[in-house]
Amino acid sequence: MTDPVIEVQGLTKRYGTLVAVDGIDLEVIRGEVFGLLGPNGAGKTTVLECLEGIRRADAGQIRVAGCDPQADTKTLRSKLGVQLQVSSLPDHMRVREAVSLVCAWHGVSVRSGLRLIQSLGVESLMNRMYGRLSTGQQRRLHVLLPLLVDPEVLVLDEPTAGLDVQSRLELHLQIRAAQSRGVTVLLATHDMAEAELLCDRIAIILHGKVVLCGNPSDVALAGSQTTKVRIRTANDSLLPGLDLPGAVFTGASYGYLEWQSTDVADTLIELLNHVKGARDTVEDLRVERSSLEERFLQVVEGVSKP
Ligand SMILES: Nc1ncnc2c1ncn2[C@@H]1O[C@H](COP(=O)(O)OP(=O)(O)OP(=O)(O)O)[C@@H](O)[C@H]1O
Repeated sequence: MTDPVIEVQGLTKRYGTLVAVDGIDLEVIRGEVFGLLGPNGAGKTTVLECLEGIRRADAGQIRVAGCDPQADTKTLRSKLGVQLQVSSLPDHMRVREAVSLVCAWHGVSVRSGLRLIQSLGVESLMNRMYGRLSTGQQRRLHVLLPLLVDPEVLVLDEPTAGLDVQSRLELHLQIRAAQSRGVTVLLATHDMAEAELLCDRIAIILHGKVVLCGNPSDVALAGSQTTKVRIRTANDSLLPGLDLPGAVFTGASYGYLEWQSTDVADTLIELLNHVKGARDTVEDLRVERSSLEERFLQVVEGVSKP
């Protein structure tokens, strides 16, 4: 690995007797989109807040773009863009004024900020008052404002929560565009599909510890020995529970029969021979490895040890 932009070693944060973050190590490489996943209360926001300098860690070392978030606050401010999990602006502030405020805070010229925001697709909202924006529009604004300063590192806490499908896709494009400009992105999300699509690497956090880390598809497949085979035929000629080589029948639903297979080729050959022998036709056939969501649930529910 080369050029880490975020380096975290042994990060620990307690709230009273509760250990919210328990000795986390993380490394985010320049230019990657890195996702933090975990159930509610796992410690994701606390990690992000320590990186942003909003919270002081009880132990551990943190470097963000070469800065110690507690000691180098001014330098970090010019390098870091942040979208907090809960953000708000005064109801009567216009979007244009919010843009000016963020530019002034970061020492960026308002003209260049306005130019950038036009390219981010919210120019139609510029004269609207914050309090009159829909929840989704407010959320989009809070993700786009930190992009105004073209930060070296962008930290997003559940950026697409509550957004409709189109807004979510648009934001994904903005995040990808930021990445292609060289911005390193660290985001917390509950959306597994988003993590699979958007993130180069992810870490699953559980009870304040990183329990799995890697490329989303590697994480999804880790520990999974089987492949799901699902089939639906026109005449329902296949019998539920049919014995297939290398496979265990796992159920029937919505016209589909499903097996977990450890030898997909043998299972499929036999399955299709059955269909042909009964002069039936295949309406749908799906061969699926374990999804990130399935793997996440296994880890979180302790079904399989990480
Ligand atoms: N200011 C605080 N004071 C006391 N406890 C806190 C505080 N902030 C968070 N916690 C606790 O620390 C733990 C981690 O919280 P955190 O918000 O970091 O989790 P999270 O993974 O971001 O959760 P979510 O997905 O629900 O946002 C939780 O048990 C939470 O109740």
